[in-house]
Amino acid sequence: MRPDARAWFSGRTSTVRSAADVDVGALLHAKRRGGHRVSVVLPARDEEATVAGLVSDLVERWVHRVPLVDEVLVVDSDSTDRTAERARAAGAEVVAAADVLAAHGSRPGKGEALWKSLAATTGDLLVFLDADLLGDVSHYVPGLLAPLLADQQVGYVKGCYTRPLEVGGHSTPAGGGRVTELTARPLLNALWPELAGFVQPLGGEYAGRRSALEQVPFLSGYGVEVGLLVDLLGLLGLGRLAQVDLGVRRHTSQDQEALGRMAGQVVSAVLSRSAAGSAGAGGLLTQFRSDGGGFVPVSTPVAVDERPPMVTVPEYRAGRAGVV
Ligand SMILES: O=c1ccn([C@@H]2O[C@H](COP(=O)(O)OP(=O)(O)O)[C@@H](O)[C@H]2O)c(=O)[nH]1
Ligand SMILES: O=C(O)[C@@H](COP(=O)(O)O)O[C@H]1O[C@H](CO)[C@@H](O)[C@H](O)[C@H]1O
Repeated sequence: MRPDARAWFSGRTSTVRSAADVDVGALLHAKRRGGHRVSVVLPARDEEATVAGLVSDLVERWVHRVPLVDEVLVVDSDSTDRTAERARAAGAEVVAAADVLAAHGSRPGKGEALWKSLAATTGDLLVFLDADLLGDVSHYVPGLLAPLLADQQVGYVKGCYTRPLEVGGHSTPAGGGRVTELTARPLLNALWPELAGFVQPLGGEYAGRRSALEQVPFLSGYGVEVGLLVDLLGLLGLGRLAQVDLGVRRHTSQDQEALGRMAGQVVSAVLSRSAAGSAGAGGLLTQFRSDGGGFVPVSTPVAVDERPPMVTVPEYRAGRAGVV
């Protein structure tokens, strides 16, 4: 690791691996002293199996029992199951991504849901959690908020963790984060070595100041995390980024073909931010399925599609944004 990345890794990595590591009094004091309002956002597409447990635990612990969180929003990202119904019953506010800033249309993808969440929330501090997390993650929100509440200079915090791999009901203690290890990390180390200290650059759990998040574009699909990391590096500088070791992260994993498409979006995102640029890039990923009688090509668009910084949206600036 380069000296700047190593210094960052040593100086800007904190640890909150369980509720025992959370200093609730200090967090509440810092929140009150700073006059902060906290929004937690869960982007969710077809997460009926997990979203309600996550939301009910979050609401009970960090809204009702300890007033650390002011708003819990599930952004329903074109779900076809009972995600919205179950999230609402568990105590979350729920909006359909398509309903937010409807005049700007609706695009598929996780990043689209996250971009629209900026217009559907009111907190100056935002925390993002995937809606397919498994196990006890109740310390994630305070862990992610702590660096922001402790240091006004910190603008963005990524969670990091070990990542068991659970595919088809079989679990191994490591091996998760396949796109991270096989695509994102090698690319980031090659193109932005100052980011080499981030343990989980693609992790879906992170927090930031609205004043920063509203200044950068949001890639519409799975390129959103790598896009935010590179763009916020440019906006804030490495010294204003941080990470927190949250212990272990378990989630429902996708199959290799799906992760291949995710990797394609991550590569497109990286190319769009690198000097190589994406000019001439086909923007199409062709994978192959074997049907026993030969190979069947399956092509998927992975070209970059992004939304502009939210501050450029007139309805947002006028304060009229939200569900229309
Ligand atoms: O079009 C999409 C795709 C994903 N997601 C959500 O984004 C999070 C991460 O997505 P996924 O679980 O598919 O990625 P993985 O964790 O497998 O990398 C989950 O809460 C998904 O429900 C979303 O809101 N819209
Ligand atoms: O980190 C990764 O390699 C991928 C896939 O993780 P797994 O191999 O399914 O554990 O998961 C992340 O990547 C996505 C793209 O950035 C994020 O949107 C997900 O939240 C995150 O789980």
